[in-house]
Order: sequence, then C-alpha cells, then structure tokens
Amino acid sequence: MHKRRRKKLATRSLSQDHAILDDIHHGLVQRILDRVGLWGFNAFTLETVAGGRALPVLCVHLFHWYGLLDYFQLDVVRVWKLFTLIEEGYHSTNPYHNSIHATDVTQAMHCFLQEEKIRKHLSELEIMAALIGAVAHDLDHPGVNQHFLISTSNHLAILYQNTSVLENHHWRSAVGCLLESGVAEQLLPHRSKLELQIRDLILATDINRQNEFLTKFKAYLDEGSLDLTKTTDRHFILQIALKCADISNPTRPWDISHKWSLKVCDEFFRQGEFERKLNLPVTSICDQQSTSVAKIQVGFFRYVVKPLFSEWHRFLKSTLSTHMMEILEANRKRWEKQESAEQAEETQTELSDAEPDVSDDEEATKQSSETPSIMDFIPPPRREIRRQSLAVPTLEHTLGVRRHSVPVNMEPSLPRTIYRRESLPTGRAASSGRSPVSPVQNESRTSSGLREEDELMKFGSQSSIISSTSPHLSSGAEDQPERPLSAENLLPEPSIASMTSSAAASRLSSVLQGNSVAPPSKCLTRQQTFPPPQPYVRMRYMSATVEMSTCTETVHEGESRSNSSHGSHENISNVPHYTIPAIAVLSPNNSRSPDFLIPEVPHKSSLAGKREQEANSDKEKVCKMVKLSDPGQRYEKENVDPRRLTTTSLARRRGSAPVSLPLSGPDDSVSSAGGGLCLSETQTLRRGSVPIEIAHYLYTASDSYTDENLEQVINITPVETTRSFWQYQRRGSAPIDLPPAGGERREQLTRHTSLNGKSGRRKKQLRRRSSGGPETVCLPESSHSEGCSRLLLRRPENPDALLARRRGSLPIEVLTVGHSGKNIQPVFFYC
Ligand SMILES: Nc1ncnc2c1ncn2[C@@H]1O[C@@H]2COP(=O)(O)O[C@H]2[C@H]1O
Ligand SMILES: [Zn+2]
Repeated sequence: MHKRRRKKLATRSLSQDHAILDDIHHGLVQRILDRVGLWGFNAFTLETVAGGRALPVLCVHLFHWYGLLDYFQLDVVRVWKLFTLIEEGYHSTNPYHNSIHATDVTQAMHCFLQEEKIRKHLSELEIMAALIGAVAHDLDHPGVNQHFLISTSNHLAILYQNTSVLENHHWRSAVGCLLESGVAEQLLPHRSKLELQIRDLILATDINRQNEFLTKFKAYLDEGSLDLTKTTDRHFILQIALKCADISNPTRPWDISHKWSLKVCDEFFRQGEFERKLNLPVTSICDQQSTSVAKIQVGFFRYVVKPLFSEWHRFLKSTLSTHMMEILEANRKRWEKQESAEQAEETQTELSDAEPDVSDDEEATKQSSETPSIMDFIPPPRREIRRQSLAVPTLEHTLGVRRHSVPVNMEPSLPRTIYRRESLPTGRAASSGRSPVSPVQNESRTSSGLREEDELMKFGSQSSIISSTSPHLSSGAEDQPERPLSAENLLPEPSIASMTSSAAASRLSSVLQGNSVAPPSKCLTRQQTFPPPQPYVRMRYMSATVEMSTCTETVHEGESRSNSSHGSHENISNVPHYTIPAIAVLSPNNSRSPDFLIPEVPHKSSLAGKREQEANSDKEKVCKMVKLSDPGQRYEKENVDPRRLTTTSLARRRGSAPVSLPLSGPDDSVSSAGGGLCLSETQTLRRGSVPIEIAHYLYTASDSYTDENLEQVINITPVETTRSFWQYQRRGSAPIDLPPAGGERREQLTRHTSLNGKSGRRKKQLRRRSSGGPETVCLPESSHSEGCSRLLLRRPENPDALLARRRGSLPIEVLTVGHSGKNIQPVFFYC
C-alpha cells in the first residue's frame, strides 16, 4: 500500500507537468526524425528518446512522410499496430538482432530510396514494400544463425528444409503482422503484389546468397544493362539496397558502427557459448576463445561489406555512396589497427610463454585465431538447386527426415533418408544415405569460380568454420561424451530445440543452466529453442505464445455417436478416434503472466477407462488452469530468465520450440494413414509452435520458379487425406471454433478450472491475445470434399478476417502460407 501510494503521488506530480514533459519528449523525437534522411542517424538515440518505440515511431513517420497513409487510405491506428506488432516480434534479448537493428536498417533503406537514381522510378507500392521489407527483414530472429538451427534440428530448419530458414520465417512473420494488424485488409487490391515484393526483399537478405547477388549485380553493372524503368530491374536494385542496408553498420560513423560491431559479436559469442554447452562444434566466428571483435570486423569488412558496397557505390556514384565508402575505409583502418595491436600482444605473450615443443593442437589454435575468412561469413553455395522458399517434399521426404517433434524412441521404426548434419565433419556422414555436404560445397566452390573463395581456401573448407577449440578438436576431446558420428546416430541425440525424453531434456537443461540433472520423469517435456541469455521476460509478445501440453481424450469408433456429450458431432465417429484439442487461456493483459489450461492426460489407457473418464465429472475432462507460479507446473515463456527455472521445470519452452510428449510405450507404433504419418493418441506428436496440421501439408514451390522469377509463389499441398480435423492435436494457441452454444461439448471445451481448483465456468471465456474474440471449435465435416482433408474456414468469404485473428503464438507460417501468393491453395478448416 505504501509503495503504491508513493508511486501514485509521484505520478501525480509528474502529471502536473504533463504538457511540458510531452513537449520535451516530442521535441527530442521530432529532432531526431528531422534528421531521418541523414546517414549520421542514430537508431540507438531514437530508441532512447522514443521510450523504446523507435521502430513504430520511425516507420509511422516514414509512412506519413512518403504519403503512403493518404495514398493507400490507410488507417493510422492499424499502421501503428502493424509496426507495434513488428517491434514486439523482435527479441529484445538479442544483442544485435533486435528492433533497433530493424530501425537502423529501415532508416538506411530510406536513405537509399532517396537516392536520385532510385527515387524517381519508384511507385508507392514499391516504397511501401521496401520499408516493410526492411523493418521486418529479421522479424522473430532467434539470435542464432541458420547453421545453429540446422545443427540443433530446429523445427524451422526442417520446415524450410535448411534453406533460407530464417529469412523464410521472417517474411512469413511479416505477412502475419500485416494480417493481424488489419493493414492487409486495407491493401486488398495490392496485397499479393506487396507480399511478393516483401518476400523477395527479405529472402535476398540471406547472407548465404551474397555471392549470388553480387555476381549478378556486377554483371549488370559491367554490361550497363540495368534499366530501372523495368519492374524486374527495380526490384533487383531494391533487393541490393536492402542487402546493403542490412550490413550498412560498418559504413556508419564510428561511434555507431563500433556499437553495432560489439553487439553483433556479442550475439555471435553467445551462440558460441550455446554451441559449447551443447557439445556442438563451435563456429569459429562465435568462438570468443579463439577470435576477437577486431578480427571478426576485419574479416567482415574485407569479405562481405567492401565487395558489396564497392558495387553499390559503382551503381549510385552519389554523395551518399562516396561518404559511406569513406567511412567504411576509416572504420576498417581502425579495426585493422586494433587487430594488429592484438596480434602483437598475442605474439608477445606467445614468445614469453614459448615452450620448446609446439603441439599440433596449439598450432591449430594459432591458425584459428587468424582473421576469419569469407567462409566464416558466407558459406560456399551448395550444389543443390536453391529454393527461395519451399519445395514440395515427397512423402519419402516426410517420412525420411526425422521431425524433431517425433519422439526419439520412435525413430527406429521410421524409414528415413539420412540427412547429414552440417555440423558434422565431412567424412563422418559419408556412409549416410545422402551426400555429405562438404564435398558438394568444395565442388561448387571450385566451379563457382569465385576467386576470393579460392584464395581463401587456405583458411580451410567447411570445416574451417569450426573452431579448433571446439571440444572435438581440442586435446580434451576424449573427455567429452563423443558426439554421434553419423546422422543416424545423431538424430536421437537431444538437441536444444528438439523433442526429447525428459531425461535427455534434463541433461540439456543442466547444460544450459548449470543445474544438476533432475531425475527423469515421464512428464511432458518442452524444450526452449534458445536459452534466454538475459533475465528479461518478453511479456507482451510472448504472453501469447503459451502452449499447451497435450490434452487427449480418445473416443473409440462409434463411441462418440452414442455419447450424448458428442451429440452434435456424430460425424466425428467416422474416424477411429479423435483428439480434443487443448485450449490455452491467454492473458488479455500482456503485463500479466499467462494462464494455462493444462489438459488432463487420461490415466487409463483402456478404452473403457477412457469412456468412463468421459462420463465422469467435469474435473476429469476439463483442462485445468494453472498459475505460472504453481511450483508443480512451472511453465515459462520464451526468454524467461533461466535462473527462475529449475531442472524439474521442463515445461519451459520458447515460442517456437517444439513440445515433447510422454515417452511412448513399446506398443506405440507409427503407421501410415492416407500417406501421412498416423499417430496413435498416446503418441500424438505435436510441435510447440507448429500445429500438427502443418505436418500434413507439404509445401511446394511452383514449377515455374527460378531465383530470377520474382513472381514465384508457394503452394501448400495437403498430403494426408484421411484424417479429420479432430484427429489433429490442436495447438494450444491456435484459435479453434467451438461447437454451438448450449452443448455440453462446448462447455467442456470452454470450462476452466481456476487457480484454486474450482471450476471457472464461463466467467473466463476463451480469450485470445490481441485480436480478441472467443475461440470456437470446428466441427468435423462428415464428408471430405475432394477426398482430402482440407479444412474449411468458417467464413470462407472472408478468410482474411479469420486469419487476422491470429494469436501471437500461432505460427506465422500456418497463417501466411495460404495467403501469400496468387496460386495458393487455401487451407480450409472443416466446420
Ligand atoms: N559488423 C558486423 N560484423 C560481423 N558480422 C556482421 C556485422 N554486421 C552484420 N553482420 C552479419 O551480417 C548479417 C547480415 O544479415 P543478418 O542481419 O541476418 O545478420 C548479420 C550478421 O550475421
Ligand atoms: Zn539484419
């Protein structure tokens, strides 16, 4: 009381000077925004004076400045919401890939759009795409790179088949924000064009594609064939512009540039720590023990920034480009000087510590401490035909690649193609069913004719990205538990982002948090994708990423028909069994911890037992709402401070982390149904952020797609044809439709048990996070139109509105994939 009173008084006194404070604040923001077209713009300063809202402040300002609000008749509230969503989608816990980086890149993009050569050709739509592409280009970046995601079998890597994993996720997230904010709705006639442009822009920022773009850009400039009156050329230039903006920090004035350098290296080193703790090979530029900020900067400036900006300058030949090149040169010299000083110091230390015998290990360490090569920043291209987005995996692919959501002990029963893990040494995977990566890379490198890369071969091939101080190469390697050598062995190995047994999760957890290993239990286990490095809780954004454990209720075929509680859903009895989706109750107030409905897992495995359970009292059927603080149910959100967690709190997860399920028993098996995976109810496999539905859809890039084809769209193709919606394990956070009011089934699904164990009844109806409205359960359709399990939207005439009701935790991919291209096959829900 005392505190509250004091606080109130303080607020009151402030409010007396309200106008003055507002003026001051506004004045500062305005002063910075007045300089938004200058290269000396400092995003950090704007972030400070705008009270942490630099991103929406800048973007709304730019939208206004370019006249986009008027031109497209946009509702400024929706536009503000769009940028607020985007801002919240960035992880403030990332040292580098956070919303300030997005702000910085957007401002750089704005500067480039002002260039005479470009500006006069741009349409309003292109300007808008450029700004949204820039601001969303790293949306929901996890703070680790693609290599890490692949190495740890992150579900995003699988979803995007190890190709532009993050960039695909970024642009789909961007489209999700457009939908959720309602801006997409207002842009209806332009939407598909806009989304395609945003996609092409964001996908171009994949640093692994640097050489592809650079080569093309050089060729254009050599030929002098760029014609910005052509749409395709304009789009290409916008792609290059965004690429430049993305890595423009070395061309900013030193104080700003230096700050970014420290931040990006901080993030690299953090990843290195994760890798070390996970006993993964440590990526060399992430290995603080063998490299330094200066070394990384010198390499990055030399191999990545300079080549691109030289061409950019050749194209622009403007005051700005000249200025950027000058600063780049000045900054480069500073880093080189620092690197030399470090080198001298190292040499000095080495000399004084010199021992007669220099072991191979020491030699290796010495080598690795040299300036990173281009390979450290831009891995060589792969031989496989690149897909910008998704290709259609065959059924064999689906079955062949272990999904991280598949419990480990199911592995042997699945036929699979072996994918070499990129983190593995080349030779190790040679025996696997798929070509190892390195030879391919070497070959493609040779054939690519990239002199720089050849020149830099001395730094090593793919393996050079692995630091010699990694546990595998160090002399102490034998002390480490040996990493599996083949993908076959590797797959069951728990990864930070994979579903795993609780015992393995405990081990991981202890590695990440330094806790002692908790006794294994057969409780549901969730893995967070990345250990949060800072004790922040990203309340607002992640409060919607509440996930549910499984809430299965199995009904035997025919049973539901006679069961009055399912009276209105006879048609579901057409399928052998179904699963009642879990329901999450999310806090409507983002400042409060989310509430969870923890579904009750049936205790009895027998059908009779389940029937009995169904007939039992509400409390046996209804999910319970559990407080976060309940020591027995320590569910946490993404980026929650790991120190708050104990090893028993294995239910922690990150928004995108897969969810583990109880270990399946020996009788659990995988059978195929309709060509897809058919899982028994006890094995219900579910990914944390990816609803199971998505597992049954395969993505395809249209045949006509090429990298050059900017109009390429993504199709989503259902592959499983026999399951009804009820058979899918609903994601806790995905909005669902309820049965008609009044029915008992609806009641079951909406009834909550309050924190004190009492039934909350309807007082707390299902709530969704930001876009409101209760969830409703979809009823299964008795017949499957077109013989496939497409899902029919309740309001097919306005799918946008439904999709716009996206919950924060509903994976963007699910929402956007059906809405991001003209040839998209809509994803329907039965109703
Ligand atoms: N100053 C820097 N030093 C080293 N790497 C950088 C620097 N700036 C950007 N990068 C890298 O370049 C990448 C460009 O794409 P991203 O923003 O996704 O991630 C960026 C970083 O990995
Ligand atoms: Zn970026």
